[in-house]
Amino acid sequence: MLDLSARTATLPFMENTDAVRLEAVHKIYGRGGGSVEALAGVTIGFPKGTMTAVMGPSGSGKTTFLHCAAGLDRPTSGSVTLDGREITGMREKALTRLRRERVGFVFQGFNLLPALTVLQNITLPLRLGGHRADDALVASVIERVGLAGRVGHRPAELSGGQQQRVAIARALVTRPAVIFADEPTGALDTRTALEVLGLLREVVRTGGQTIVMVTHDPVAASHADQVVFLADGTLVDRLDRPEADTVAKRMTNLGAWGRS
Ligand SMILES: Nc1ncnc2c1ncn2[C@@H]1O[C@H](COP(=O)(O)OP(=O)(O)OP(=O)(O)O)[C@@H](O)[C@H]1O
Repeated sequence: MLDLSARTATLPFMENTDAVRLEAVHKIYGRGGGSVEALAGVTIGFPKGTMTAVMGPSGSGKTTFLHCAAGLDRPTSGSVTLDGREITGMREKALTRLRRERVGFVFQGFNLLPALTVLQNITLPLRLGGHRADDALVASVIERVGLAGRVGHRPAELSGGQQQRVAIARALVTRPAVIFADEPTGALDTRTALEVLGLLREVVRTGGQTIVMVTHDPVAASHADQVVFLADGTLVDRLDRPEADTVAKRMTNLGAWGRS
């Protein structure tokens, strides 16, 4: 197991082990007096084959961070390296292709297409990328997320947990280097959330994928190898091998749920 505690963001010889790396990333929305600095100089690397939870109070910059790291939004300054490629200066077309082929996304609201079957939803990224679906790979992904008996169903015929499994399968089908998850368990009950977190953990363990997950939930965060905490657009803290209680205390200290 990779010892995250022995690693610092500044060790240059470790950089090639990072699936994603942000260097001095600033993001400013708007101009002049009404501008908001959502990210105020963030430097961090996410080592390959690890799962990281990103936490912080509302408005601390988590979504902005995820969007900049995933190439969905461009930083105002600083650089982002994704799967070994510097993406901040990349043209839109190349960036779209990199995202489609090397990045998977899992969202709170599942974001499945209601008119498509489970199988069609899962294979959509391949078809959008102009690739023929590799039947054996698709079958193994479906098996892995436990949806073998459901491939002909539409999303509305599935439970929330099953819909999130479809979204995870869709994220896995291109064999991405990194999966970005935004509150992946936010719409699920506790038991289903634990199943989905177990599945994400398994993806990291067996597939070597890297997961970066924004969450408000200390229990969800405790499934990660590390938790990083954002406050006012800055990384302020980090926990390795986090436990839910410790995560909850740090969040309270950051004022996330008000002080008692
Ligand atoms: N498109 C935008 N235009 C202007 N300001 C924005 C925009 N998006 C976000 N912000 C501001 O940037 C800051 C960070 O927002 P962000 O959504 O990244 O925070 P967050 O930690 O994800 O919040 P939450 O937990 O409430 O979703 C906030 O002050 C927010 O109001």
